[in-house]
Amino acid sequence: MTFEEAADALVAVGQAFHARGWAPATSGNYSARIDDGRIAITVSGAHKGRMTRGDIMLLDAGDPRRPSAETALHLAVYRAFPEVRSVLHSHAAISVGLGRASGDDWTIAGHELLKALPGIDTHDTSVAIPIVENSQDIAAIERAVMPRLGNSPAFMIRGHGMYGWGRSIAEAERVIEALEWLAEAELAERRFRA
Ligand SMILES: CSC[C@@H](O)[C@@H](O)C(=O)COP(=O)(O)O
Ligand SMILES: [Zn+2]
Repeated sequence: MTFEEAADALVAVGQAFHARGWAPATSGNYSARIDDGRIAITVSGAHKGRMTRGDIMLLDAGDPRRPSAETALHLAVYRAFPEVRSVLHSHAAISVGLGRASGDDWTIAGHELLKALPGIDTHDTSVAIPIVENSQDIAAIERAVMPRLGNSPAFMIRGHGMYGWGRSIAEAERVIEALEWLAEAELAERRFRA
């Protein structure tokens, strides 16, 4: 993937996420590892529904612009998982609500849509998505979450949002889309049971 291909795909992610209410008010950030190993990432503060290629920058390229304030979390995921080529961060109301109402993990079990997550081929399983406390100290979030990841393709920051990743931008998008749908399904189930 070239920088231009990555930038165009991340712009498309922003349009899709914003249209679905997963990137309100400039929130969220998106990155991809391009073929030469460098990281393309959204600049800080961009409106994710109205981005152009110019809102994506390369780290380590002497670019004077400010990359996402949460760049360190993207880099930590790339360091931990060499096969990962994209990290995406959403701010969706339902998963944020679910995270605030949950404990240390969001355990998802028995859903067919779990098969959208890498390496899962049956509904008859469960996946624990770690939830860590929010902080304006991004290094503190990194220290709290990285030892807890295991095989999870995502984590949640309480009262903040979700991070998901994959071996391509499409796979990372599928992880976020599946988890956001699963959060909606859990909310619907809780309402029916109430
Ligand atoms: C606009 S509130 C959300 C931000 O504080 C932050 O959490 C976020 O997701 C976007 O930060 P950014 O620096 O634009 O990548
Ligand atoms: Zn955020």
